[in-house]
Amino acid sequence: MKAGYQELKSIDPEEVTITVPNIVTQFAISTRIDRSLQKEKAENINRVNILLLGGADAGKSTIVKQMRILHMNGFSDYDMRHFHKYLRRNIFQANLTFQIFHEVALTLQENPSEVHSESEETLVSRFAENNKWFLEIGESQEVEYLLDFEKLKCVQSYLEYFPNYSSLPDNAQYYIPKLSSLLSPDYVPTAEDILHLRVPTTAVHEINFFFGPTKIRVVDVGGQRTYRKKWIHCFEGVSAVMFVASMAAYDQALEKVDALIKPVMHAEIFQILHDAAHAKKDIFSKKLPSHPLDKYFNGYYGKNADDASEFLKDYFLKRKSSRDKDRTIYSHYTCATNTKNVEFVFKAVCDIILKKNLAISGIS
Ligand SMILES: Nc1nc2c(ncn2[C@@H]2O[C@H](COP(=O)(O)OP(=O)(O)OP(=O)(O)O)[C@@H](O)[C@H]2O)c(=O)[nH]1
Ligand SMILES: [Mg+2]
Repeated sequence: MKAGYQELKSIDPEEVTITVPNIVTQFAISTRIDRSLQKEKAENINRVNILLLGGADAGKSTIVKQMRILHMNGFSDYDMRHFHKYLRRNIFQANLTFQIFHEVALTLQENPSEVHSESEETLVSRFAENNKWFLEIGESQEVEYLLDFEKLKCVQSYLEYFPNYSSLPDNAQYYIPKLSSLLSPDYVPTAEDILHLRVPTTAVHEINFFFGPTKIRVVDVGGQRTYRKKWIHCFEGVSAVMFVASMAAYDQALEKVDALIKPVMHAEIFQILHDAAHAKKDIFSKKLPSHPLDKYFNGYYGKNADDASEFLKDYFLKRKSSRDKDRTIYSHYTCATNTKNVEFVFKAVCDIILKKNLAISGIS
């Protein structure tokens, strides 16, 4: 810095000649700048950058997978192999399936009238034990035990009767009936299997694609508490922040419901919210008959699934600060594993953003 100043000082001003472009060149430069600004403006009108935020397990990455199915030719062979590895892990990881069956067995033991034969009883008591025996057997035997247990009549009717028993992971209902095919080593997963796969996001991921003439960028982040600190680095150039909340989590302990919406209780996040996607509406409506909403929320007096959905949406929007009360946050009920439904919601979100882009550019 100092050396540069010394150098400048040593220049004789008499010797400096500044070339001023003639009027024609100046005009050409100015036109070029104007054109490039206009081009940039036109490109910005057709550009949509969506940032997905939300608690863990809410459905953000599932929406991204749907974008790949809808707009990026789905999954490559490489992706499929990658997902297959995770699929087997999803079933075996931390003995997840054992844990699910363990819970089922414990409940069946509390309701012995559901268990009809001696062979059923033997397997139920086996699964009701802790997992020590299960950890000591090989994978092929594990598979045999799991399939035998899943086939039991009492287990099947239990799973049907409690389609979404709170302690089961949300994808259990999808995977358990398909267990025998999924566990076969040469099974090739389908796009639907992959949509139901649970792989927590641990880094910031983005996808870029064209939706007609519109250039779309979707950024997906991890929703677990430790990853929320990284959200702040993702806001640049974002046209819309979509908050994804799981409707299916309503019957978890109230603290957990609050944990799901806690991130938006930070005023900064709510102020930039554009959309709220209330995901897992399929699980939500299936759960309601056996887990009525009024058991979990004071002040709910609705009668059906529509009333209950409205109530949850309002519960979420109540977090808006008074400063923010006149700003619209667009709400969408979604089933993130349903491609058609996500397509519909995504189109609605893009339409709104594109209209806003036009308004900002002053063209509309
Ligand atoms: N039935 C059903 N399952 C859903 C829905 N949305 C997501 N899931 C399932 O819920 C699980 C979690 O979904 P993810 O998309 O991984 O959740 P996430 O918000 O990305 O979670 P993090 O990466 O941990 O922040 C997966 O097993 C999905 O298949 C839905 O609307 N309906
Ligand atoms: Mg994710």
